[in-house]
Amino acid sequence: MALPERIPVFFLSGFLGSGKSTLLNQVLADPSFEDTAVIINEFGDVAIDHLLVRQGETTISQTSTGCLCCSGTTDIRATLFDLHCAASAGLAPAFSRVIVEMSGLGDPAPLVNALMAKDNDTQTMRDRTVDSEFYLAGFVTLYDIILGELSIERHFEAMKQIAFADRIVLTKTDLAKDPATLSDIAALPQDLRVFNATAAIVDRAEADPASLFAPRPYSVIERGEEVSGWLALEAVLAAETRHVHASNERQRPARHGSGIRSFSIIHDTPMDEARLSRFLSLLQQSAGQHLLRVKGIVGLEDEPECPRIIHGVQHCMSDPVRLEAWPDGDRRTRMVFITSGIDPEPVRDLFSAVIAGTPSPFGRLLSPISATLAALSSRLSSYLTTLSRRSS
Ligand SMILES: Nc1nc2c(ncn2[C@@H]2O[C@H](COP(=O)(O)OP(=O)(O)OP(=O)(O)O)[C@@H](O)[C@H]2O)c(=O)[nH]1
Repeated sequence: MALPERIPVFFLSGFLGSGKSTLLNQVLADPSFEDTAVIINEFGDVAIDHLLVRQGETTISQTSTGCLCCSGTTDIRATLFDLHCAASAGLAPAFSRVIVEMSGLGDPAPLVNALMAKDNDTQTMRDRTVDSEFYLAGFVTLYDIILGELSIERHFEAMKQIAFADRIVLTKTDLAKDPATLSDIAALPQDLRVFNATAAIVDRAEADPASLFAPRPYSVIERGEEVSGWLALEAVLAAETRHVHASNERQRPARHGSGIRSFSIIHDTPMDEARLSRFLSLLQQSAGQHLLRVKGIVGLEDEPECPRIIHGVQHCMSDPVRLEAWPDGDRRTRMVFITSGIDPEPVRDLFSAVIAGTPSPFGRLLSPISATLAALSSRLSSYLTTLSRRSS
């Protein structure tokens, strides 16, 4: 089938921490992807991902932080329009493809709906430009073989991301070393067929970026009846949002479970490395499965010029990665947490007690410091127990 003479747009999705930025970096390192514009969307109030994706000649657009799927169809179209205008005016490099890295919690339906051709009569000039310049050319979803099953069980978005894909990439296969897990991996493509009968499924170790992001017409019909149903629903929701609540952001449908929170900790001065790992390990122990994702860039006392990147995905915490230099002028530690059912306060209290040594409400009553930490950690656990009792 002949492809449109327009710029192909690819969605790169996958649940929190499944490896989207890692794959994107691999793709952008390939010289044939030099003329790629990247749009990064994060679920959170402090953006980190753009610091972790190679810059080079690539035009990287961040969407306003906040989830694209929650902001209606307009944000992605506005970002594409801005990219087009900047390149046409010579203010940004010309590009021949766009990759949109979705938030790990992103619901694909509104984004795919946003790139479906619209009724010309109701369109603004911006919408007409987007439709005449861009088309949806592929939907790549990453599936973390360690945590993917649990994510699909607990989060509807994770299942939808698989269902919308026309390419599924199995990530972290290198972590599955024992023979039992290896046989599980062999069965995975079959298990994923329950959610997606037709997508090509490849191991990340063997995935070829050129073929993952080769333009093709993205077919909704091939994705199955459920996907068509979600898109039909989305079209109704989008029309309703446009017509009835055009000026009222709060009326937009809530996409994520009410317990999903994102918050950040920003710290001005370099930290003691041992204290940082103590904080992260106490947080993991007490928050458990409620800590969906933590990532950040942190400054350390021993080597303030060389920050570390930290990554935690549910119960898996990776070793910090050392950078040779800060990627931007901001040398503050910035950490983002995405949680299910945890408020920021107990996490911030724990951080203050471990890192900054700031007396917390508990710290004033308890000493020595180890008792304070134990109390904060147990406060976080009991808070979560109360929450889960309340919700059951
Ligand atoms: N061993 C292994 N680790 C991986 C692989 N892919 C990603 N990681 C690690 O998983 C962690 C999360 O990777 P990211 O690429 O940041 O994941 P992401 O999907 O972009 O994360 P969010 O944007 O927060 O949803 C990092 O510590 C990566 O180094 C893989 O194939 N194998």
